[in-house]
Amino acid sequence: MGDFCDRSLSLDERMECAMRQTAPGTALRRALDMIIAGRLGALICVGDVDAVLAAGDDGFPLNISFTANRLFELSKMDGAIVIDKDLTQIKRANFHLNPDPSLPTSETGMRHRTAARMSILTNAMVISVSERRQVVNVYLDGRSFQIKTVQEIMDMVNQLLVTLQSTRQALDRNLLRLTTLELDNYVTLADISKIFSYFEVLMTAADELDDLIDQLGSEGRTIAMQREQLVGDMDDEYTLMIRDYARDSSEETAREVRRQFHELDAAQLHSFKRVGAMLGYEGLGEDSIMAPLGLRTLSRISVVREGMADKIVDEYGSLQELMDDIEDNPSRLDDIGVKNPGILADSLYRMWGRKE
Ligand SMILES: Nc1ncnc2c1ncn2[C@@H]1O[C@H](COP(=O)(O)OP(=O)(O)OP(=O)(O)O)[C@@H](O)[C@H]1O
Repeated sequence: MGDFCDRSLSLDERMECAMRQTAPGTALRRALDMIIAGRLGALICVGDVDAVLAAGDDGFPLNISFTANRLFELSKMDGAIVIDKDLTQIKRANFHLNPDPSLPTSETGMRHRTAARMSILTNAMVISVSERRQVVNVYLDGRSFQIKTVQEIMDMVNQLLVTLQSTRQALDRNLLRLTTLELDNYVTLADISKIFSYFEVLMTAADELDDLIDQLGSEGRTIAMQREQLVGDMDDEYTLMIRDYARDSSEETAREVRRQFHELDAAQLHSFKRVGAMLGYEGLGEDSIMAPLGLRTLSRISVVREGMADKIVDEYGSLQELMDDIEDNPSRLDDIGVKNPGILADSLYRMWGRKE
């Protein structure tokens, strides 16, 4: 019998898999909620059945199909319950586990120490429900996470949604202003640094929300939709904005700059020097003028199809060059395949506030 959540996965991926398998909406989670509500305890091993059975003795061989009710009923007995990796069969109950006592664990209480040790000794996902504390811990390879109630998760979700909403509003306001500044050729390092820090707050909150959505299982669908509305298009905007301002505008460099920004704390993100250096420029001050390529602004215009913004930028070199040339020489856009150069020019002027 195999291990729980493919052994070829990294431990982080296996932990995520365990989170999904114990999320609200699953039969396993229903059983755990019933055990807590019944003020019972439990020690449950899921997967790597042969290794689990080799690490203990006694108990009742059952080989009955798995249901939440059966698992709940069996938890009234002492000892561990052994389940196959696909959660289809309960193999044994009232099973006494004897993992090597020298395996390291910082847990207290025999149930939890045994759970931690069994997860090191085998590839099973081991779950302990504490009778005294009414908490559920899930162990994989000696590492564990505590299952939160839906209410606890929702409290955290609501806080994050407030952060996402207010950050998104601030970001929208600042991006609108940035577009005008870009068309005026008046963007400073301070302007873009501020916007990068908003992007980072948004993306960090979105990552935290993703973890919670996984923990919510089937109850997380509407939250996932709200997340998409608040963050979805901002992921591309962020990358385009870095490409607009980095000395090297390639997508690989943009990914690398994003990775580096993500590692900075809030104070470091407010250091203009540092942000300038990460974009590939030394010795810039907060008032240094930054000339954008225009990829982000051009991509917002409906007549600029996928891939066309890159072509325009390759042709003109910068947004400013395009603005300088567009009125005198509209056929140049035609030549590189822009279908409606007039509409493109109008859209840019409207964004600039120079035309009604
Ligand atoms: N080695 C083991 N094998 C199987 N079951 C065990 C083992 N150790 C503990 N248990 C189960 O855990 C129950 C509680 O044990 P104990 O009070 O020592 O642990 P605990 O960690 O303090 O648990 P709790 O937090 O639930 O009070 C036991 O009655 C038994 O059902």
